[in-house]
Amino acid sequence: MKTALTIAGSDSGGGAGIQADLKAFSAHGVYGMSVITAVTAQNTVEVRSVQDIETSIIKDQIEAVFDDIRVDAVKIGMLSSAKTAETVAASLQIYEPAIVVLDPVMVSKGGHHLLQSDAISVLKEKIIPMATIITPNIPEAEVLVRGNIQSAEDMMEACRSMQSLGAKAVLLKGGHLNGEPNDLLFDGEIFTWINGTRIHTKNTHGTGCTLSSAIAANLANGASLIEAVQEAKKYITLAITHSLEIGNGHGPTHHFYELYNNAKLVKKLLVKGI
Ligand SMILES: Nc1ncnc2c1ncn2[C@@H]1O[C@H](COP(=O)(O)OP(=O)(O)OP(=O)(O)O)[C@@H](O)[C@H]1O
Ligand SMILES: Cc1ncc(COP(=O)(O)O)c(N)n1
Repeated sequence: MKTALTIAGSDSGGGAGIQADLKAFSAHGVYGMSVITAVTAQNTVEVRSVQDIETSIIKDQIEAVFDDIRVDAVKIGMLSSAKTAETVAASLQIYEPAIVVLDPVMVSKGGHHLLQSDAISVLKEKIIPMATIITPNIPEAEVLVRGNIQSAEDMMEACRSMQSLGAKAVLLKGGHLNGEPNDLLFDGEIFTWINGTRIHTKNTHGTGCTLSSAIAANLANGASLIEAVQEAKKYITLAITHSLEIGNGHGPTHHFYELYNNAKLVKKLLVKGI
């Protein structure tokens, strides 16, 4: 069985962060592990408080996993502070994981800052250069490139600029722009649009976490970059389509294990002519 490690924050409400990541890994048949960077007291409405985990324990968690278990892919989410980002960068440099999917989480759906502003430079200088792929949404990309992104051309320019920070590839998510949620993949040479259809629901808590974890799981399972992203887009679309009316705010997406795995099984059987 392939494995994936998420390095991210805990969401007590279960819709985003570590909890979403582990659900997505399981749904893809990947064994999930976690390094918790921060604990958030959060529900579908708001983030009430955040406690950063001590950096020594973050380092210990990373070492405990890597010293014992093969890690096929790493997904990084909420890093919270500059010192946490520094610690994660230093620890990962020792193990040099082959696949690193970075979701540069900055602000929650409810508007709570999940990354302190002095951590941005650490993200840019130390974490992004380790990444196989980074998956910013539009506001996150605007912070990383210090510019406005409104059009398809702006998205292409921003991808180029973020890729030059050292990531192998960039998936710029278009969900925050008007119109269809079309994402743009840039691998340093080729641009590929990963088109979507907007689902009209307020229940999109944890969509970014889920998409990046699905990409990590697909890469761990041996998919190429483009296959991993295309399959993850199908997965998140399904998860939003079946999102849950839980809580009073932005409800979580549904990790539709049965439907997703059955769909894959049906496809396999069809290919085999059974
Ligand atoms: N209403 C929607 N319908 C269909 N797809 C959507 C919708 N909203 C977002 N998406 C898609 O979901 C994926 C996650 O993108 P999104 O922009 O929501 O990430 P995010 O803002 O980082 O998420 P979060 O911060 O909630 O974790 C992208 O592929 C995006 O295009
Ligand atoms: C621990 C944690 N990580 C990431 C997010 C982003 O998700 P969203 O933008 O849907 O609130 C979050 N809210 N909490």
